[in-house]
Amino acid sequence: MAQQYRINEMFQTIQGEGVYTGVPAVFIRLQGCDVGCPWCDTQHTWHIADQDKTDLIIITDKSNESSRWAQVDSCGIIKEMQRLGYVAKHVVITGGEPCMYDLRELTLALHQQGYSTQIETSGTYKVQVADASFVTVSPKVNMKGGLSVRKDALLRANEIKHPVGTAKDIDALDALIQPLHKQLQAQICLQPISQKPRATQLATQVCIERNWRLSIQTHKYIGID
Ligand SMILES: C[S@@+](CC[C@H](N)C(=O)[O-])C[C@H]1O[C@@H](n2cnc3c(N)ncnc32)[C@H](O)[C@@H]1O
Ligand SMILES: Nc1nc2[nH]cc(C(=O)O)c2c(=O)[nH]1
Ligand code: SF4
Ligand SMILES: [Mg+2]
Repeated sequence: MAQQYRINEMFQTIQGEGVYTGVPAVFIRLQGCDVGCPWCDTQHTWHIADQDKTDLIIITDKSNESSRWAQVDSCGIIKEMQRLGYVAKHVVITGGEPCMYDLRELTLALHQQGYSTQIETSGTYKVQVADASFVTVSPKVNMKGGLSVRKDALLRANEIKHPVGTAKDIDALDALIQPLHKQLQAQICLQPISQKPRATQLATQVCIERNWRLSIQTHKYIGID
């Protein structure tokens, strides 16, 4: 049987974060996450409840956030993207935690159709994607779910987009990357948590000092999804 994916949302927008900021993209948001970040902005994707299962057309029609999801394979996803007439050629697979799923079938099928793909992951699960996928790891340290960031995920990352609230978050990032610094290929970005002014100020200052990139959630400033 083809690999099945639980889809919480699918929509066309502008990538608001990281090195692809400004690029038009189709977002595929998968259901399920047990990492438990207290400040997570997509908590409606955490739980997978049978009673929330619905049809894909209901999911792609919905305009409000909900915990509903539809189970689809990669062919069904691509057919729905074509039916909706999406024009973006970049596809961002996020969640929830998308690496709870084996994403190889989906990413390879999208590449075959001429799309580029990007994965947004916490780095707490094995990253199973096509070689050509761009992987954004946003490390989650000491969260409620008790999961650890995997070394193999950090080494696969093309971008490490670290959430920053206070100076402790910079220390946690240093502890993660310093042992790997010779092997890492990723661009490091700092992303202020929840647009907090102090977090934004800290992230900006550290990016200047360290020659890192600042990632602000631009979609939230302009009021788009
Ligand atoms: C909602 S998560 C989903 C993908 C994956 N679970 C992860 O954490 O990377 C997508 C991105 O949003 C970031 N994020 C979530 N809530 C945020 C918040 N309140 N402020 C800033 N970034 C946030 C995450 O760190 C991650 O980079
Ligand atoms: N516009 C926009 N850009 C994003 N980049 C990462 C997002 C995510 O939730 O993974 C996101 C999102 O939700 N919206
Ligand atoms: S890992 Fe991602 S989806 Fe899961 S709780 Fe943290 S920010 Fe939210
Ligand atoms: Mg988001």
